[in-house]
Amino acid sequence: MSWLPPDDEEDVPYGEYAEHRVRERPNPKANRPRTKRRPEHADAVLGMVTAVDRGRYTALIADGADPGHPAEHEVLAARARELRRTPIVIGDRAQLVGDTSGEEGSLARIVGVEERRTVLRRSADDSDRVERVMVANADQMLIVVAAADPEPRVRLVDRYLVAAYDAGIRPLICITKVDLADPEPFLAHFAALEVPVFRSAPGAWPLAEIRGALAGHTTVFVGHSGVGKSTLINALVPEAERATGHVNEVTGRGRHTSSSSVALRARTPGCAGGESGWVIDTPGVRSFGLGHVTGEGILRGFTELAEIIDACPRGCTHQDDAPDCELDAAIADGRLDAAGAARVESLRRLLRSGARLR
Ligand SMILES: Nc1nc2c(ncn2[C@@H]2O[C@H](COP(=O)(O)OP(=O)(O)OP(=O)(O)O)[C@@H](O)[C@H]2O)c(=O)[nH]1
Ligand SMILES: [Zn+2]
Repeated sequence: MSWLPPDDEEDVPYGEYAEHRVRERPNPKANRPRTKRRPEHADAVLGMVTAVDRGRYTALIADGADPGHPAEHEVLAARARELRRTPIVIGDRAQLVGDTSGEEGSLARIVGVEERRTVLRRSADDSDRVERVMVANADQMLIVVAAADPEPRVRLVDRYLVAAYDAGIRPLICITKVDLADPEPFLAHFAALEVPVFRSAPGAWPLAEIRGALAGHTTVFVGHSGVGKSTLINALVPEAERATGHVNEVTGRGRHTSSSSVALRARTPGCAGGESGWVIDTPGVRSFGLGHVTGEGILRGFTELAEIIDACPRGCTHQDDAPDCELDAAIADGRLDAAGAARVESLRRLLRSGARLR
């Protein structure tokens, strides 16, 4: 998959692009039809936003599925004035113009953002309906939770699950520090959700399994402070150098410290070229309000119940106390087996945690 814009007039490899146009088309815009989609910036190139830091964006231009492609390079960019009200976040596909060479001291300009496949949002707190976009285009969420130190909390994981289902993002769980406590009683709460679970301990990192799950996806990592998220990311992406430990220090090792958001490429060793995935680490998701979440969003995570729910009375809340909820009928008449009933129980717990927010 290439991030280069579809070019209907020229068919040249990116490396020759600029030179080619200078040589043969001194004024290419003059006879280029203005498209509706990019009326003013038909020559913009696409880059994936991989870091955001005080009004400066790092974007990776060229083929993200093909690490090591000679045309791939990072550029630093500022946003165009007309976009000052448009949030631009990690994972966005940005349209870039100006100096996109990525050379020392160069600064490109973001003039637009491609339509997002998913958005992970947050509100400042649960009563706040004003939502902020935090991450764009993630298709998975890895919820990192410790078996102990800090003590795992069902409610916190439920909140992440609600956010993931609401955004149409597939959740995964990594439980760390299984050397300190048996994680199974805690994990039992989530068994019916059929969320893939990785168990992690020092010296027994499930790196191959996690990399396998990351390959081909963009995965946002979330977790309470101290659960070992940075430790895990450093193991998965050694060049990441995410700051670890309880101290909230500024390491001075550049922008890749715990205090900033980044997208990192997790490669699968032995898999030349192709199989890598994107890891998005953003401190802002450690705790986030869910004031914008709706019940319908949560139901998206339970597609196999959709047909049953279709037969519910109008306005059914699907909760335990909902009169004539078809889910109860389906459990009673055996359409849902024990596993199905457990799924309903999990759904209701998430709906309750969503409902508490409104
Ligand atoms: N016993 C044990 N300790 C771990 C494990 N994983 C991480 N730790 C330790 O837990 C502490 C916190 O780890 P971090 O990786 O900094 O945690 P974090 O989630 O990134 O925390 P913040 O940086 O505050 O967001 C460190 O002292 C790690 O060495 C584990 O599997 N077992
Ligand atoms: Zn119902």
